[in-house]
Amino acid sequence: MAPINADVNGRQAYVPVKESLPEVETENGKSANGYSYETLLETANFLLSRTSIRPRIGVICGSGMGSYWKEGSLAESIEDADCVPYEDIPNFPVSTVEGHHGKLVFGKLEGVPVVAMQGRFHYYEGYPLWKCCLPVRVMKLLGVETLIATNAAGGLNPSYKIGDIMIVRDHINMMGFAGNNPLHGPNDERFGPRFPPMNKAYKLEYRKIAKDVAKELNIENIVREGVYTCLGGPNFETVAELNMLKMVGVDAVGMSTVHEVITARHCDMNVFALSLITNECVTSYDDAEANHEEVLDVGRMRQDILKKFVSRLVHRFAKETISP
Ligand SMILES: O=P(O)(O)O[C@H]1O[C@H](CO)[C@@H](O)[C@H]1O
Ligand code: HPA
Repeated sequence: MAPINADVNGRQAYVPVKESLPEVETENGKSANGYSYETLLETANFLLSRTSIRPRIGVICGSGMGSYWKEGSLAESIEDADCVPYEDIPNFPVSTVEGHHGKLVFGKLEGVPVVAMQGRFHYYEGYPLWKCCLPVRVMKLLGVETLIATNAAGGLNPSYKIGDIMIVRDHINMMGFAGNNPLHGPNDERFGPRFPPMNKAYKLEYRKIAKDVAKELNIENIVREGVYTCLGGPNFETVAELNMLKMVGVDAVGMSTVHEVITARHCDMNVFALSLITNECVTSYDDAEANHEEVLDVGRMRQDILKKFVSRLVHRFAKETISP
């Protein structure tokens, strides 16, 4: 098998800068934060052997972007596609959420080589956070420079409407407050530093481009910018929890993305994220209850717009911000 740092299609894939740290043993004899760098290199090498696409942008398709259905989804519109089901990928988790498709799709969007995750991994499925984020590190090893993470979220900001698209400006890592972080455990400097900064997690230039693209597509009236938070799920929030989150400045609530973004920034990927507002957060005891079917219905309703939006973003990000 070709080594990962071979010059592939004239482009240098990711080159490790340091030797491996010794594995730190925990009480039960397993590495504390999951798979080693070398193990993930094996996964990346396997994937490189399954496709000639050398992706520069990675897209995580959330519940509002066709992780539950195929027809018309973003992943389906990828050209020259090579699909690899998660269960075929060494060391990869498999999606346990009913209806999730669970595959990596390599191909081209607006001429740009991409890899899309159709179906992500959630903490509530039983995976530790490092495992939910394992695909992000694999993307890095494949040569991906930019991550676009999409999610479905409840709108907490009272001015948001169902079907709005929120550009994520920042996040609050609620699970991190309780010490649960994908970077918890020994750090391997070949991925990134022990103490990564997070104040520029969501690239300003990308957020500006996204607002430009919203104007071009004439959807600026439904595009917002705000703060996302992730809770562990799987239950939707109580009224008291939502009132608390509102007070601390959260605009949209979900159960994903934050840990993926932390992992991507740790290994110095550029990050853009968006939330499709699929429901209003229920901040009164009299209102109807939140439900997953509504989340999926709104995703389907908005999929054409989201597809156009994300495809244009891929094109602009590649043209304006990624090395040739
Ligand atoms: O964040 P994504 O995967 O888009 O999905 C969101 O929608 C689901 C709840 O309806 C949860 O999985 C939540 O995280
Ligand atoms: O209201 C919500 N809360 C948490 N996660 C979600 N994902 C979609 N909607 C929601």
